[in-house]
Formats: sequence, structure tokens, C-alpha cells
Amino acid sequence: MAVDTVRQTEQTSVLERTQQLIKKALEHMGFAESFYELLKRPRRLMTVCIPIRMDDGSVRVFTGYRAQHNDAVGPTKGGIRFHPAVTPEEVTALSMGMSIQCGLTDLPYGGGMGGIECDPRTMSAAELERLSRGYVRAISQIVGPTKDILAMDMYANAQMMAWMMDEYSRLREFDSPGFITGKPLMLGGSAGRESSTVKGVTIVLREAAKAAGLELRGAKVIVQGFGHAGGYLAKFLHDAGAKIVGIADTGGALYHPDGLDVDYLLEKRDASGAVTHLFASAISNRELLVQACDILIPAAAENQITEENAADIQAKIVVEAVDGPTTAKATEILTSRGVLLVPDVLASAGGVVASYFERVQNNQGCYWSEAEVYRKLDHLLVNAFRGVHRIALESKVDMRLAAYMAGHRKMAEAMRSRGWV
Ligand SMILES: NC(=O)c1ccc[n+]([C@@H]2O[C@H](COP(=O)([O-])OP(=O)(O)OC[C@H]3O[C@@H](n4cnc5c(N)ncnc54)[C@H](O)[C@@H]3O)[C@@H](O)[C@H]2O)c1
Repeated sequence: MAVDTVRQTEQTSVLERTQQLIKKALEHMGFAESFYELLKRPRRLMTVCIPIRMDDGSVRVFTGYRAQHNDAVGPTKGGIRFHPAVTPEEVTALSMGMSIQCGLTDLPYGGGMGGIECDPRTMSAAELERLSRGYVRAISQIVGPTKDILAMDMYANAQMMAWMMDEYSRLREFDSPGFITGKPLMLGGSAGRESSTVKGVTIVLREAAKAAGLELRGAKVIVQGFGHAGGYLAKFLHDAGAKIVGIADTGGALYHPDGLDVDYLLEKRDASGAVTHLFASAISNRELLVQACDILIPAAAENQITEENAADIQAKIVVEAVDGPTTAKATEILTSRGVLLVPDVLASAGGVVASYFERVQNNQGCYWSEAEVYRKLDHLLVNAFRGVHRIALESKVDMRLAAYMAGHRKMAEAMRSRGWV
């Protein structure tokens, strides 16, 4: 099967899995089938053709998408990814994920997501600028600070956000920093944005430890993935007094029950987050996941905890710092064994919260310090964790389903109040 077809099939199944969970969450909360009919697809999905003059004088036509899942609570909000294999199914599933994150953190938004089929690594800065501006012109009728707020996502950067904001401001003939988030600081970006997602993981992890009655100081932790996210989390936990007993990268894994020297490993890792190849004692990733520990943090790849190894995981808490590391069946097995699973939608919600903060600051024209951003982030994520955990306990459901329930309750009630269903 061609790589693109495989990716398309994978994305379709992500979409189907998301839809199944939405259905289950709505049923648990007693909402009628009509709510699911409206929430199982985006309210709007736009496909656009963007003709761009390339540096060699030729014209290439790019395809872009924008999915707006649901705007009952407020404008939609979500990123734009620049990827050669982005599909309408992918942006649809991601827009639903954004709705859930906005819902469980109680933001006044619904979810949106966009994408442009392109490989930014093969394009010049001038071509990327023309493409970024062309995408904004193509979707300008359906987006805007009070309709659908764009943000940064995969392979996009702050410069692209700046070009897009500038293009929208030119079209509307007024300065519109609230059109997009992830901007450079001097154009209305927010302090603390870059670390907000991984900082958010540390906040929910801290709450999960409290809920499980586990002291972080002295806790044994395995982190799978030693790149930006995994490295940051290992360092944070190490500094908080935890013992990092295991780490992993694509080449293998290291484990020592007395703890690893995190600072040394961080110093030795290369730009891709690889370090285990330097050690003869390296074990496999598979072996690492089932070693003794209190906390396991998958921060590398999808489908790592499956039916095959879930029964052997020894951690009391699993925090999903990456999207989709645990299969549905494995979620069931872990939950039935009393493992506290912090699902990806909750663990990575810090990014959308910081994005919301950027827009609030743009609206106010008043900017917060990094400490202020983190204080507010802490507040919203602690509430989010506690809300999801309470639903899981009261409704006797796993934390993933509880997160979907928390993520949909307000949206479904807003749809009812508006008279849509
Ligand atoms: N960068 C962030 O702030 C951040 C925050 C939260 C979550 N995330 C998510 O975490 C994931 C990793 O992001 P990143 O920025 O750390 O990427 P990265 O490229 O910096 O690092 C990835 C790490 O995972 C390892 N890895 C990749 N596949 C692996 C596998 N199958 N088994 C074991 N190790 C493997 C790599 O060797 C590397 O150490 C992404 O899905 C991202 O969305 C990132």
C-alpha cells in the first residue's frame, strides 16, 4: 500500500475511533441520537485550491482544508498543519479533538483545524510566504477573530503565523492580531507559549500523582521518547525529586532501578533526541515499558501500549504525552487493573489553553508575564484534571471516556439552548 494510502487509512480509523468515543460519551450523559448526528462531523469542512507562483516561475496548485467542528459554545479554534499527506479526515478528527480540549478546559470555543498539502522542507521562504498568504485569502470568508481562530500546528512556525496575520489584516483593513495565535512576541504573541503544552503535561501529572496518593519525590518514572517533550519531562521530574529509572528513543532504551543520570543523558543526546546508542547496556523499547516503575510517560509514538503488553505494565499512573499511545483495548485493561490513565486529550491541553490566553491578551491589548501565563495555565488545567477525574469516579468510566464526557457536556447543552437539537 502506498504511504499516503496507509496514512489516509490510519486517519480514517482515528476519525472512526473519535466518533465512537463521542457517541459513547453522549450516550453516557443521556443526550439523544440527534446530538451525535451533529457532533460526528464538522459543521463546515472547506477545501480550497491555492495557486502559487514558485521561484522558478512555474505555477503550482496546492490544496488546503479547514474543518470547523462545532461553534455552539463560541468561535472555533485550532491549528494549521503544513504536511504533504494531510487529509480532510485528519483535519476533521483533529477539529473534534480540539472541541474536546476546549470543552474539558472550559474555554469559550469549539474546535477547528486546517491543513495545507505541501512539504515545507522543499520550499523556499518566499514560496512559503506566498502559500501562507494564499491560504488565508482562500478561507478568509469563513475565518476571523469572532468566527474561527487559527493557530500553529505541525511544520508551521511563528513566521508563517505572522504572514497569515498580516494577510488577514490587509484584507480586513484593520490590525487583527486575534486572527491567529502562535505569533512572534512583537506581533502579539504570548509569553510562555512555546513550552505551554509540555508544561501542561507536568501540571496534570502532578495532579494525577496527588489523586493516586503518590509523592513525586522518590517516585520511579519511565519516559518513552527523549526529544523535546520527553527530555523536558524527564528533567522536570528529576528536578522535582523523582527517580528517572528508564528512558527510550528510536534506537532502544535504558533502565536502571536506582535511577539514571538525566543531566548527563541530556548533555549527550543528539539533535534528534537519540542517546541510547551510546550505551552497551541498552534494552529494547518493548522491554522498557514493562519494567518496574510508578509513572510511565509515553512521549514518543502511537500504539505503544496494546493488548499484548497492557497487563504487564507495572506503573500506577500512565500519562499520555503523545497522541494515541494506548489502544482502546489497552485502556480497558489498564483501567480494570486500577492504573490511573491521563488521556492524551487532557495531558496535552496546555497548548490550546495558552493559545486562548494569547487571544485574550490580543483582545485586551494588555500582555502578561510568563509567570502570569503559567499561573493561569495551572489554574485551568488543575480544574480540568479534577473535573475529568470526578466524572471517571462518579460515572465509573475510564479517564478517556470521562475526558470525552467533560469535553462534550457544555457543547451539547449549548446546542440545546440554541435550539439546534
Ligand atoms: N514538543 C513539545 O512541547 C511537546 C509537548 C507535549 C507533547 N508533545 C508530543 O510528544 C511527541 C514527541 O514530540 P517531541 O517534540 O518530543 O519530538 P522530538 O522529535 O523532539 O523527539 C521524539 C523522541 O521520541 C523518540 N522516538 C520516536 N519514535 C520512537 C519509538 N517508536 N520508540 C521510542 N522512542 C521513539 C525519538 O528518538 C526522540 O527521542 C509528539 O507527538 C508531540 O506532539 C510535544
